Amino acid sequence: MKVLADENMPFVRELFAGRAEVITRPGRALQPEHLRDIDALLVRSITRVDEALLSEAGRLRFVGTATIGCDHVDTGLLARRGIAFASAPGCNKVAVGDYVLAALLRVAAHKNWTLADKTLAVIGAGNTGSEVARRAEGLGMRVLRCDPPLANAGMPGLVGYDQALAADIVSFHVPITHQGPYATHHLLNEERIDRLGGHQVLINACRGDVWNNRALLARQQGGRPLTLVMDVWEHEPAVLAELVPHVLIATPHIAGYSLEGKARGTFALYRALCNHGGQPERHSLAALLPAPAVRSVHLNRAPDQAQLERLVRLVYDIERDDRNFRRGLASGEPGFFDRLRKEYPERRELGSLQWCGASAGAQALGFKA
Ligand SMILES: NC(=O)c1ccc[n+]([C@@H]2O[C@H](COP(=O)([O-])OP(=O)(O)OC[C@H]3O[C@@H](n4cnc5c(N)ncnc54)[C@H](O)[C@@H]3O)[C@@H](O)[C@H]2O)c1
Ligand SMILES: O=C(O)[C@H](O)[C@H](O)COP(=O)(O)O
Repeated sequence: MKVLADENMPFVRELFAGRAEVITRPGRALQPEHLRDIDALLVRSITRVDEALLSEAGRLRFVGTATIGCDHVDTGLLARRGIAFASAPGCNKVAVGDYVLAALLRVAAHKNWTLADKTLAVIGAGNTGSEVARRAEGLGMRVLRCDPPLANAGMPGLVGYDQALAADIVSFHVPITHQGPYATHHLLNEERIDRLGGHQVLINACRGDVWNNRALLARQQGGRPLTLVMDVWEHEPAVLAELVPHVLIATPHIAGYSLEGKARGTFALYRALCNHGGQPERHSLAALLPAPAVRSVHLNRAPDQAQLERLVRLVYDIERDDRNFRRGLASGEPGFFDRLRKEYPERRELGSLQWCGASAGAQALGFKA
């Protein structure tokens, strides 16, 4: 079996060794002729899997994406051509939770806020939204969940979009969809942006096109700018450069980029391909991961908000990602966005750090107790 995988897919060679010949290529540069003799294609979100890419893929029987979002894959086309498909639901939800927790603590320091006094709304209460809600509740925040598709399916306790948009902090966790009653393209449009108060904080760690970036820029250039955290951008990898100076934390679509999250993504595809071929699994996810640099800390008392920010930074420094992003943009290097993602340094999840001693509340915040 011949497997073609995105070059940015850790552990793919280790997992498939002895079972398949693995070829890796840059995901944005895949061409139809690269798929001529390929049996299984493993991609990330930057590869559009469509009619054009598959035009010469006569042998292809399996496509997998090591991501949560599937908007880059024409799944209808795969079904019509009898090509099996797998994604990796939830693989990097913990990493997104870590990212938003780090962002919340940074925002709080910047605005001199006590987070426990604030309300956070998640738009989209699925895997990543629920992880973020859990962390915010761990911080003592009041949390609102807005998810009309789940509300329609009968889930209790959800709020409407208008109520959610009135929260102090609004964090978006929806898939990008263009049609239907719950379409999310420009869910945050000019009209909604205009209605927001100047004290509010918006976080986007889902898909760039969910926010109208030009309308946001107009708002930021007016009298009452919002506090923005942006991991994803409309028209990625192109970024509306004028918007960046008006964004408190700006990163290149790396919210989900923990080593554990990427490993879970690759492993989900390994498992799906084993299943597809009726073969037993020979590897375990835990065995793939190296020991973290810092395994435990001893706490004599529960950390306050500032101490918690330091503990988070010990594992994940969101300001480093923000600095690298601004440097890359300022350098004028055309491919800086993809380069930062490709060369992203090893980042462990907060759960790799155990709190010993005063460990109450550690788990709700994502750490190990
Ligand atoms: N920045 C990153 O690195 C990163 C990482 C992981 C996922 N993502 C993106 O985040 C998205 C969400 O991930 P997930 O794992 O939480 O997905 P999920 O499918 O578990 O949850 C998405 C939720 O959004 C809800 N939803 C759909 N339309 C809605 C609307 N109009 N208003 C409110 N809610 C709506 C759905 O009902 C669902 O519960 C993914 O599709 C992916 O695009 C980004
Ligand atoms: O949808 C996802 O899982 C995330 O957006 C993921 O982190 C995207 O990363 P990429 O596939 O672009 O490397």
